[in-house]
Amino acid sequence: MPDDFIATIDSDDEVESLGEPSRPARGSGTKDEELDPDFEFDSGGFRPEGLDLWGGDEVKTSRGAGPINVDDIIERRTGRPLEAYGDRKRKRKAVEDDEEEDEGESEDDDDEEEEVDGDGDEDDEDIVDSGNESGMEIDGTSDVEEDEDEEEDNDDDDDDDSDSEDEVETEAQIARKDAFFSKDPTTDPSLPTSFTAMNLSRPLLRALTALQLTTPTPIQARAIPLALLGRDILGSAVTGSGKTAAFMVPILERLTYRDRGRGGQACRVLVLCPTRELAVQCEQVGRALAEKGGLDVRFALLVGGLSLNAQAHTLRTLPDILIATPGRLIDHLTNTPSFTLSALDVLVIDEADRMLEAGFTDELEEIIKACPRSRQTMLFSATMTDSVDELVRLSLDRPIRVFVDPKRNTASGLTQEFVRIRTEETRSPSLLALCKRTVRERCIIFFRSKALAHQMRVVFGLSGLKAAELHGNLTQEQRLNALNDFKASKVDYLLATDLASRGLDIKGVETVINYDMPGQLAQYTHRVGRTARAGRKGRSISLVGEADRKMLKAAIKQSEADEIRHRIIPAEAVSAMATKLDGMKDEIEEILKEEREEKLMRQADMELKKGENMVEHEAEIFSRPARTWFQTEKEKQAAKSAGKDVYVQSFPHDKNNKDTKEKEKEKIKRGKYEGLSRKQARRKFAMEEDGRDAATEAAIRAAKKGAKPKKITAPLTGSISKKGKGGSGAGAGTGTKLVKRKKGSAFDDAGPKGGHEGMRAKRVKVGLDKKGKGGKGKSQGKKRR
Ligand SMILES: Nc1ncnc2c1ncn2[C@@H]1O[C@H](COP(=O)(O)OP(=O)(O)OP(=O)(O)O)[C@@H](O)[C@H]1O
Repeated sequence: MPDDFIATIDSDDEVESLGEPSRPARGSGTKDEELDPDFEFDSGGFRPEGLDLWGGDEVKTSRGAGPINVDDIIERRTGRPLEAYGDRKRKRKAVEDDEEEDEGESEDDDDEEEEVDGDGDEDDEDIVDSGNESGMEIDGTSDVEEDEDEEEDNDDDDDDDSDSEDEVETEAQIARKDAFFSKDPTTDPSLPTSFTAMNLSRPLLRALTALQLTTPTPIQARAIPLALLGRDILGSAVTGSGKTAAFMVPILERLTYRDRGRGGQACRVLVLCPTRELAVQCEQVGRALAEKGGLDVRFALLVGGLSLNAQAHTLRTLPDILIATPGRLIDHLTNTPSFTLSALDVLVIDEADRMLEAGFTDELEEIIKACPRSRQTMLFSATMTDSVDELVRLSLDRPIRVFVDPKRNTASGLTQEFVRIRTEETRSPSLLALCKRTVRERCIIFFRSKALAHQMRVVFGLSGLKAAELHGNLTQEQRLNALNDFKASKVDYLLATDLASRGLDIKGVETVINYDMPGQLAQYTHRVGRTARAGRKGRSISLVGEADRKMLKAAIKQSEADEIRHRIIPAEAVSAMATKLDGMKDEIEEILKEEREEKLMRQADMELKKGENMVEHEAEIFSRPARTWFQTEKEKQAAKSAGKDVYVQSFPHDKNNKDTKEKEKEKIKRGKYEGLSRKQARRKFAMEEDGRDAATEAAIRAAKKGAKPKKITAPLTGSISKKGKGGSGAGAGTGTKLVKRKKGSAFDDAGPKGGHEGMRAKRVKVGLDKKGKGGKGKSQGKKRR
């Protein structure tokens, strides 16, 4: 039995920090197949520090040599091309057909296929699939079964670490929530059963039909009417249930009636997403609806990887909808002189629970500060929190919880299978056995780290399995290629970190495998939610080791018993695979070494090219203003490691999981910026570190002020600005969200108390009603209960 060499990658200290690592100095974004084929990623002139030896952003793309493809190295060394399962099948069929015609023997070809596929014993029937009505039972008699009993008996007192999801709310918490949230008026049975019943405009109805979205999903039926009324919403429904359209449709509908006159043009909507891929996907949905409906709505995608200059240029044209990841958005807020969010009417935070986690906290705070208080805010996630403590930072105004079937956490078409991993050494052979024998295509496999995903890619390649990897250590081009190849079935497996766990809507994913269980139930829910989407069927298979027992229990607890299966991979298949893997060890080392060397060479080439560019374009490069960031480098690192810690904590057995004391030690002091407000600190930092003088600062401020669009919000009479910054609209909110009212937005349909549920949203002319003067517009400011 070999060591679990997958687990021996000690150098893997780069546990994937979830979500968007976008910082001004990083490059890239992505798109998928259906997107604009001209979409081009660009480093934006910045490169990260440090050298990544096997997939870092250093190996840049469009201008230099393409990224290194480890499959090429494998093919060169093995002398055998890697082919996707579908291609292999097609070829085999063609050969068989030929042979049938020739009435020849087929043995040779079968042998060939067996050789490519490994053992030649692949046979689905060998897999024992023990559906177990009573729930999860691993190997019939195991501890897990006992745990189940414990749970049923409520005798689980060793579980001091029970998930917060299971915590019983205190009366005080319930009372706080009652005070914070508005009652959901859509719980009555009169929900719209069609988009037409929502009184959407004809172009939008046309668009929905063209995209074959004929009947609203439950979250759409409940959220769209409320969103049209301008209410703040906290939306939650299972993965793949159409949450994107639930916010995109009302946004587009409301934009249809905006003012297009002079001063009416402004960035009115911001959709924040935690990852670039998700932002791109979200933009696609919006664009598709707008295009099919012939709507005159302009989008801007603000993610790392797109040229900063191109984005800045687009921003100057005041696009209606911004779809952004936090890092790149803040970069523009800080460095693009004329860009502000002061005219924002709607803020959507997709995967909002993720965005409220450590790692995004400072960025989110910075963005919220830049948005007017009078905006409408909508938060969506399949695992949405309604913890007031977390939400209070977002300055919501009597939000309505729209939680569809809160008891159901996973899609109804999902079957969840669990494989018991008795010793860690059998984990990778089990995965390989599973993929060689049963799961042959359309499968996403999640790993806890980038290095694991990469090393397994080499293992898969050597085993004749065609895989792509998707994680944050890749260039954007590699990320993009991976997604596209997987979508096009050019590869059978997508080996991913949690970067891909949220939101990605890839059609036809049949299986999700968890190589290891994530430590947070929400992560598990999102991972397995990449399959069984939009009413389709799908299967997840999780490899469960001893350390994953708690998560196993939580996953079972949140699921219906008939969705749970226990899968047994025959021991002989696992041990055959283990022997095989043992034999591959040296080859794996060699391949990784070759890859490292090739990268170093390309790195050297790039440095050379960079030097030449510096000489050639010195004047231009030095004439550009230095970009600034709202945090100091230390603060940035602290935020990054906080985000990472959230993730690493997920893996109790992970050696990267530092204990609290150590983490305390690592806390960064803010030093010379201590005591300053964030704004002051940011300015000081910008001026000190980037050599901006006071005149430049003043020019930027003046430019921003001058470029501010005319206000589209109307102050509510009697509204009190607790923060004392009233007047500008942006700051005129209330510090105490529960009692005081925000100013209304002309974007909202007013109507007494924001209208009634089921009531048609009145059409609003955005921008006509300025400074509360009413005028022709129907808009009378956003009134709230
Ligand atoms: N009304 C509808 N009818 C049929 N299909 C729909 C409808 N609305 C959305 N879909 C489809 O459902 C799929 C999933 O939608 P979407 O990605 O918005 O889900 P989600 O709820 O945001 O998932 P996740 O929680 O994973 O982010 C998409 O392919 C979308 O086209």
